[in-house]
Amino acid sequence: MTLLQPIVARTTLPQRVLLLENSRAYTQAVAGAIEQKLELPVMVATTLSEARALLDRHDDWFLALTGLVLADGDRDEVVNCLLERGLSTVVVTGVYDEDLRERLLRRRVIDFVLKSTPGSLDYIVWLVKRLERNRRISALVVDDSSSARAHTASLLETYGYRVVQAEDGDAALRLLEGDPTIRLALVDQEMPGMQGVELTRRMRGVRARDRVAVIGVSGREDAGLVARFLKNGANDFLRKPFSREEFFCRVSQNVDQLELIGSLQDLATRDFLTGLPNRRHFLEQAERLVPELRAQDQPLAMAILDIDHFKHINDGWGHDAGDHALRAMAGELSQHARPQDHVARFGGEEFCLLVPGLEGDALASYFETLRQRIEALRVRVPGGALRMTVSIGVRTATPGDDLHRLLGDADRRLYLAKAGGRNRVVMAG
Ligand SMILES: Nc1nc2c(ncn2[C@@H]2O[C@H](COP(=O)(O)OP(=O)(O)OP(=O)(O)O)[C@@H](O)[C@H]2O)c(=O)[nH]1
Repeated sequence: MTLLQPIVARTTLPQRVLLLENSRAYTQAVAGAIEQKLELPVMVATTLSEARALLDRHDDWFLALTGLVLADGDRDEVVNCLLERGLSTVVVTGVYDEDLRERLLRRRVIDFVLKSTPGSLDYIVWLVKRLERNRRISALVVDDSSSARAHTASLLETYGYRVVQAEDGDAALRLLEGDPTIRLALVDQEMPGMQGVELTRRMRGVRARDRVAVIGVSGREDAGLVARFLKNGANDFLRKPFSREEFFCRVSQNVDQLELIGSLQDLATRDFLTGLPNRRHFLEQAERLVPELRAQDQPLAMAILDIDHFKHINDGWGHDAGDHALRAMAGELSQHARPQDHVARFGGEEFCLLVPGLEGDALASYFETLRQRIEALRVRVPGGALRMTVSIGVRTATPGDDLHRLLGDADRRLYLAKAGGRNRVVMAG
């Protein structure tokens, strides 16, 4: 089924956050904010021995947030305990000490956050969210120097990104073409053959600015270079040498922006209740796809599906249960649809399906199976399990058909299915 690719998709990566801190008021504020805003499970320890016991008991840790003042361990013991277990660690402390901060950052502590800074709680929530999401993002590092590549890759890995590396422009383009999870690229300018600016320009032919953030990198004192990178499609520029913190801020800002654009695109193209593409998006896609598929001489079917007596479901079970039913219907449709099919919520209790490549008995069986799946569905709602049926009108495309005609005829057949007693598929008439 074709859906817009979400920037982040939840997978079964470890989710548990350890909060190691002796102040109860502070732990409550931080744990509450992370659990509410990010829906991540937080476990609190107020001493190092409690923390050790928790770490031994569970093996699905994603991150540790730790203070430095604990009753049973000094600063180094606390940090060592977490880093030795390979835990991604953020220090959150009231202790302002620049030497300590630099020493900890050199030891792969992800960040050093001062509790007393205004907005520090918001920053922590943002940081945890960023680190959680980074794990689903691939970053491409392009540099002909293997040591420079390894350095950038290790910085990115510290912040949770998956990293892929390329030693020249051609390899980078091949990787970008083959891997849709690449959302970030760090491109060095000084490379033999294709230089960074040229590579950036060619990368834009593969993936647009709102899909991959390209950051140009160079140590050259060339006043025009930044502008050349930006004019050729880079989102940003980093001058070498950069500090680890500057690197993280730049990279995060660019990935944040990409996600923001993704959310706005989602708002415009997805149905809020079910997450399916909305009517407008479906029609835009179909306007393009119908002539394309017809030109390839592929069989094509347009179907409109409408839940039967949906008003009774709302009246009998309540509007929230009706919403559950709509989501369940969307889930069933999504599972039934093949990768090449296009599903949308058309509005209310009406859905739409564009199915290429099937005809005759195979097509009839496709829709009949779908009808049966919906009929067999039990939607668990407060007070029991509700059931529903669906009527489906299908129109197969013939030469000369346009989208308007396909939709009009599918809708007319849907009406025939309703008039004929509902819970049926009508493919003719
Ligand atoms: N819960 C819920 N109900 C909705 C939503 N959108 C539309 N509806 C309801 O869907 C119902 C559609 O009712 P009708 O168009 O009369 O059709 P029906 O009851 O499904 O009957 P037939 O289509 O003739 O089988 C109305 O009661 C709407 O209020 C929604 O997002 N959530």
